[in-house]
Amino acid sequence: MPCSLDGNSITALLMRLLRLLCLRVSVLCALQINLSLLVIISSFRLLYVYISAQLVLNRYPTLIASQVRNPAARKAGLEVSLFRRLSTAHPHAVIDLTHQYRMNEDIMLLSNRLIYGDRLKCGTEEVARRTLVLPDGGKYLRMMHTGKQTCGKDCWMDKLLSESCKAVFVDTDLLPAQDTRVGDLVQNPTEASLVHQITKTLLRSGVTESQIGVISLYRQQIKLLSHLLQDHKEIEILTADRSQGRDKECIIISMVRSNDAGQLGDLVKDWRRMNVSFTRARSKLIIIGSRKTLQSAPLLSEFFTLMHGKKWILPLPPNADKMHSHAVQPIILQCGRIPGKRPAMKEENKTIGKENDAITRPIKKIKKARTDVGVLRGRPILQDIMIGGN
Ligand SMILES: Nc1ncnc2c1ncn2[C@@H]1O[C@H](COP(=O)(O)OP(=O)(O)OP(=O)(O)O)[C@@H](O)[C@H]1O
Repeated sequence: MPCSLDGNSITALLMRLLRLLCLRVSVLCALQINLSLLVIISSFRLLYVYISAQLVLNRYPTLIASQVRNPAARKAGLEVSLFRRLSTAHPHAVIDLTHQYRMNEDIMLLSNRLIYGDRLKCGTEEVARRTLVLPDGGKYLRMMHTGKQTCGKDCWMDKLLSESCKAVFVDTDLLPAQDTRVGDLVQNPTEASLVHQITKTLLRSGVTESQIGVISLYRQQIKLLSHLLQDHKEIEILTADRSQGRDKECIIISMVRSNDAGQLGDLVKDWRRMNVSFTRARSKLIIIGSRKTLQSAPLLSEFFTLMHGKKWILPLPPNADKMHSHAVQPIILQCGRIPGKRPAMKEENKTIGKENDAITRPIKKIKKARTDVGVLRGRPILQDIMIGGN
């Protein structure tokens, strides 16, 4: 992300000298423990911290600010960081670092247009072209659709997981996907189920758990998602605040808010949180939500104009959540294994199968003959014949 610091070269030189001095004195200290030296070191370090603090105060004016919970402190203006105040008062002393090495150019475009005024650039061509390639080459997707007529020719899951789809809004407006309440908390079970199905399909296509991150602004939705994905401990399921500083190859965001009254709440309107959520993915960003409900927020209305212009909105058909529900069922291997990382045996597989496996078949229970009773008792050869015959 662009970050800013004072470019004054004299001060920078002074800092460098101080740092060197601190290092020298630290080495001396390691050799010869001396109380007076320690005092000198502490003084230098304090001076260094003091000068640094004046130069690099808050590198992230466009990310989530520290929360000031005390209402009086908030009212007194403590929520506005010192950096924000200084950079507003002295714009000439601020330099933007514009190169980023995380997002491909499609994902970067979102925050670039919405927040950074097109100043961001991809650090390298490789970063710009980054894409999520399914390790099995789409084999699982093809197999998943064999004999299934429900999706039709243009299956939404195929489109979503294609390499060219790098930033996408998955629109649930045609589905019964309303948000619901648990006490004061908001959740969206249909969105959670869609996230579950997409995640499973990614995993069965060979994407690893550690490459996937799921974000929601709502704690109750995080709880729901954590329950559905409980067998995949390496998938990080995070609030926007917790996702700050993290990145993943593929990020799935569940926006949750979907209702006829157009109620949004404050979280969705918080552009810093939205910016953080939109900038966590390296190769693929999937945002799931209700366009009708969300587009009333000013930042998101711009977002939808951009996504629409780019043809990056994927409207789900009315029964989309039922089309791939089999993707979340356990399956077992009968024929060849699909290439890609083989996940560890998980709770859901204990009964019958393994991830990445092909065709479901009933499990035949093997009955073990009792060889320790009746005429078989004490006749090992007869016992062997009986066991072999099972
Ligand atoms: N010079 C570089 N070359 C290659 N990759 C880089 C370089 N600098 C940073 N990255 C990668 O870019 C990503 C973002 O870097 P970093 O975490 O430093 O950014 P940030 O500004 O702290 O981001 P944020 O605060 O938004 O999480 C990381 O995945 C990091 O590995």
